[in-house]
Amino acid sequence: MTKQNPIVLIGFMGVGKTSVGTFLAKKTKVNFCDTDKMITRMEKATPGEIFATKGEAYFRRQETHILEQALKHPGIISTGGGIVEVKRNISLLRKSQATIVYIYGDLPHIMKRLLRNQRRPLVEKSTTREFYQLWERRDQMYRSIADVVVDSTNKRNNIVAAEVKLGVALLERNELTRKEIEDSSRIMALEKEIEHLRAKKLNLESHLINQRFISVIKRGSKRSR
Ligand SMILES: Nc1ncnc2c1ncn2[C@@H]1O[C@H](COP(=O)(O)OP(=O)(O)OP(=O)(O)O)[C@@H](O)[C@H]1O
Ligand SMILES: O=C(O)C1=C[C@@H](O)[C@@H](O)[C@H](O)C1
Ligand SMILES: [Mg+2]
Repeated sequence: MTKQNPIVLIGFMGVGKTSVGTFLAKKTKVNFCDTDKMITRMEKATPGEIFATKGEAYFRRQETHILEQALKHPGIISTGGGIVEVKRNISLLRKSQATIVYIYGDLPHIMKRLLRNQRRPLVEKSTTREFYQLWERRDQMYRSIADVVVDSTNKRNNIVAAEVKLGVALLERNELTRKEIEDSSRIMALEKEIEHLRAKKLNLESHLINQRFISVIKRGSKRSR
């Protein structure tokens, strides 16, 4: 990981950009900037509150300004999920020397995290269908500007952070292509999925065995009465 060029984390809201960025910056001892947190500090209000009081357009202007400043310094930059909604942000990112990492997450996993944890403006005002369409549209946009794609599905933040770091290094050294890095990350996500499914299967089987066992004991005890 070159310390001179920033790494920019992009991806859908709730996928873990802030968590992964914080973790990786600490681990690699580089500067960390989170566009949502910077706006929150400047405005003394959360993105949700700014959306409600000053509107989305105002929020997006602040976001562009912060991105522009952040790209001038080395370190890790976590962006808001809507960073790709503004053309100027896309051209800033494309023109910059930064390595852009798309942290991919599939929608069911993202929804689980969002519903468990936080209130975000675009979640509250959308239907499930609209939310899915937003995710699908943005997925294409994130991919169109990403240098590296990491699949975060079913993975802990330390693993995602390690994959970000490795992916950037492998790309810089021309050891793997973007496609190969993405496929390797996807394979690891699928392996995790298989592990989860195996655990679920074992659980169901032991439940079934227990149930059978209990009913056999019950039958046995009735007969012996
Ligand atoms: N790998 C993970 N597994 C499970 N939960 C996670 C993981 N990473 C983050 N979370 C949880 O999901 C929520 C969203 O994470 P985070 O705020 O880092 O997302 P984000 O991508 O920065 O979202 P936004 O685009 O809205 O800023 C948090 O509450 C966090 O604790
Ligand atoms: O997906 C989005 O458009 C947003 C994501 C958050 O990170 C915040 O930047 C804000 O809530 C908007
Ligand atoms: Mg964030």
